[in-house]
Amino acid sequence: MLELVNLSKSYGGRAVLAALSHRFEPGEFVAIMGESGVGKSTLLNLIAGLDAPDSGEVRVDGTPMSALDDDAATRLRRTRMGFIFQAFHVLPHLTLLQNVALPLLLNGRPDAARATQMLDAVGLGGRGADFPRQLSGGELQRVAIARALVHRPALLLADEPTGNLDPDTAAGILHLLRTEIKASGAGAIMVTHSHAAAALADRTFVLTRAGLKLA
Ligand SMILES: Nc1ncnc2c1ncn2[C@@H]1O[C@H](COP(=O)(O)OP(=O)(O)OP(=O)(O)O)[C@@H](O)[C@H]1O
Repeated sequence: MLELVNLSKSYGGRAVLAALSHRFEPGEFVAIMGESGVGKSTLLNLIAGLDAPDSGEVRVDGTPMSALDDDAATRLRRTRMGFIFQAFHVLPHLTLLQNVALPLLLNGRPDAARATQMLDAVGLGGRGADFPRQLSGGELQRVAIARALVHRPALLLADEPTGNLDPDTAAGILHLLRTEIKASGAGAIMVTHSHAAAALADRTFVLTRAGLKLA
């Protein structure tokens, strides 16, 4: 479903990604590891359409993202993708339940029971009426995970999804993540420095200057 074709990206004249090509298998849970600064988050941002490549393209279901206008790209992201990014903070003026329910609402499929189920699944059952300011960093991360999965996206993009969590909670959350994507047949791309996290993926790739290589 997801294909990278000759993707290049430079910052300030310095090449971060150079003619990167890769095809992700549908329904595959992939971990991407690699040295700090090699371009893992940059790659995820390009896939998510949060940043544009200098050249090359990201194809989703055969369609180049660059061929979509803003509305169509937003619709594709909203319906087909889920995001767990450090920068995608939960919305402070919404309750936890409202935050988790938001993707369903935006997709015209409000479902409070499903949102409640996801909050329960990340260990925050009973706290749906709380506001984000009442939560720890790790708890907020769990809200972000529930929100990313609630609408059963076809593709989950996750940047260090368990970075703020203690090892036991991280393991529980990663199992949940795996269970959810496998139950819905979704693919997932997870950037991580954690070997324990990568061990839960179907395959692990290492990003180097030469591209994505199987670990
Ligand atoms: N918006 C930006 N402007 C300028 N340089 C950037 C920008 N985003 C990333 N970079 C640079 O691109 C390189 C790759 O950054 P990126 O965050 O993708 O690395 P990473 O592999 O995710 O690193 P880490 O494992 O430390 O999170 C870094 O040298 C970074 O400084």
